[in-house]
Amino acid sequence: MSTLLEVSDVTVSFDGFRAINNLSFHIGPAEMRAIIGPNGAGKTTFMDIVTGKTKPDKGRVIWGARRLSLLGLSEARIAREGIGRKFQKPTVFEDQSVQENLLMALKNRRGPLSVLFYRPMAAHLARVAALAEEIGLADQLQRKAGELSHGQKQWLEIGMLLAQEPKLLLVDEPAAGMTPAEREHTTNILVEAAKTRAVVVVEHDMEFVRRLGCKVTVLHEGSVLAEGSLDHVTADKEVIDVYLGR
Ligand SMILES: Nc1ncnc2c1ncn2[C@@H]1O[C@H](COP(=O)(O)OP(=O)(O)OP(=O)(O)O)[C@@H](O)[C@H]1O
Repeated sequence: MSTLLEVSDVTVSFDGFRAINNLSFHIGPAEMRAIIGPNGAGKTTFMDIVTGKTKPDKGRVIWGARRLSLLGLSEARIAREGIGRKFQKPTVFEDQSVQENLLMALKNRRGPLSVLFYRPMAAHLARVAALAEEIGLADQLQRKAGELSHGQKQWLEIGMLLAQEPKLLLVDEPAAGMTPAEREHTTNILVEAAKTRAVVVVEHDMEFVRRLGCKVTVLHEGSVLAEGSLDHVTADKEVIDVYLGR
């Protein structure tokens, strides 16, 4: 299988403390992956490295078929290469409608000059309608984002990221604060998205991870402790010890 993102032997220290320690990770172009691990395992730092927010002390981060090194690139450039990140807290424009939020995300994709002369065209409205359908907000297009439930805001933000057509989507704890029904819908959105792109989900909720039905990477002390199906990793003695704090 071809590789979209290849992280090799990456180490990051903060004041001498190794938050990431010889970490290697790779993911294919249409793959879902869950990353789990106890608090402080390095999950956020890992995403910070991939998005260019944190520069590693050593190692390689290679992107795409052209095997581009992401290490020298700015966060903005990495985003333009097709890496989108969804933070835990939704950051939608509350005073704008769902449709306006999605349109804004679409026009962001088209660069600063086109934003100046932007008029929504039929094609954009059709794309927004398709995105709204994908995230389950087709009947909410005219509602102000600020009136949506927490779960709906999260879906809107996922939709805004999908509008930019990322090749890799990094999602931080999507299930946090959601009702069971919202979690189920979120699973469906992510599973659908991973059919055409890579999706990496960092999540503490094991039931949510189980429903994603994907390969799981367990991080511990900045390294990969185990990798495989959820059943495989949760049966691993080292993983059990780490989670039980032994
Ligand atoms: N900027 C920083 N300066 C100093 N230490 C840091 C910094 N960022 C992270 N760390 C430390 O690096 C380790 C890994 O942190 P990180 O946030 O990546 O873990 P995590 O797996 O995301 O944890 P959680 O599940 O609690 O979000 C922790 O011990 C953290 O305190």
